Amino acid sequence: MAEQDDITAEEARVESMMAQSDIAISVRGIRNSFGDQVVHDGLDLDVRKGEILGVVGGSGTGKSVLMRAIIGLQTPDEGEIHVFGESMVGRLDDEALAIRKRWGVLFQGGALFSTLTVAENVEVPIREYYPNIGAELRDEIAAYKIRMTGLPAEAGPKYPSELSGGMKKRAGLARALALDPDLLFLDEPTAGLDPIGAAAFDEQTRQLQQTLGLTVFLITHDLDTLYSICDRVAVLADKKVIAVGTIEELLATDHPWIQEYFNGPRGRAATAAVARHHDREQDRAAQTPPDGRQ
Ligand SMILES: Nc1ncnc2c1ncn2[C@@H]1O[C@H](COP(=O)(O)OP(=O)(O)OP(=O)(O)O)[C@@H](O)[C@H]1O
Repeated sequence: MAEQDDITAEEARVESMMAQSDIAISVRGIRNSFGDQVVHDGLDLDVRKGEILGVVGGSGTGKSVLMRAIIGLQTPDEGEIHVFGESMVGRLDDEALAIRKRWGVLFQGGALFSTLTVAENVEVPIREYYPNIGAELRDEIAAYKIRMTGLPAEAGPKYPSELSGGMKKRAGLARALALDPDLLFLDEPTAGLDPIGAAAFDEQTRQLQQTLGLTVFLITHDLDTLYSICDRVAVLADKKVIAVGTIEELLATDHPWIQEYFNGPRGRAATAAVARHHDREQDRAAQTPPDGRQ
């Protein structure tokens, strides 16, 4: 009997380790507050490796504060945060630094340094984390990252004030990709972009995520982004993550905010637009001969 217990315990341990290895970010029991204002209380969330997780919630529910807590810019009052299995809260040692190098962040609005060119902005994290890399290699890496995000090479020597909103976001994305991250944080990447620019940015995010095998934590208010590129969506309300799943799974819950958000007029319009897009894609695939010739 004791032997049976040992086997079961060992199986449980292996199962838990396997489950952990699928998780890029694990947040448990987080509490964040500013004075009397409690933003999060007992918040839990898992982000799976290789997924694009959309994070939604009403204004002020603490989406950005959650992101800032995960990347170490805000110290929670309580709770645990693990990134790639490493505990992160309050850690400044070498192991934590090694994890920090594995993520890139695109803050709201791009957050570019206005006195630096696009290329110099992209080089900031390289200078910070790899000071021994010479100027020539740094320039090459920056040029490569700039091209990767769909910006023309001529954007490199430009200053942020000379760029459109969409170009600024791409420059911020190039900087977030500077260190070849495994994990990408995007805070409202399509806010302020026109619908065509927003769709192009979403497409770029999806392509980069697939080719580079990224895990993406994506805060957004943009229903089109949720429908078109997010694998799962986490909903913040009442100081917690109240639900996480595919949009179909969320629609099956009866939380009023979720129903209002996805089933309100804008949600229905986004569903219809995505369905039309899928139909067009299927028609196109049906008209393409199997050898791929048009
Ligand atoms: N540094 C700070 N000092 C005091 N209060 C803060 C600070 N940062 C955030 N807050 C408060 O925490 C709450 C959550 O802010 P946060 O920016 O995370 O919301 P959000 O969900 O990202 O909102 P939005 O969708 O409008 O961007 C807000 O009430 C905000 O005023």
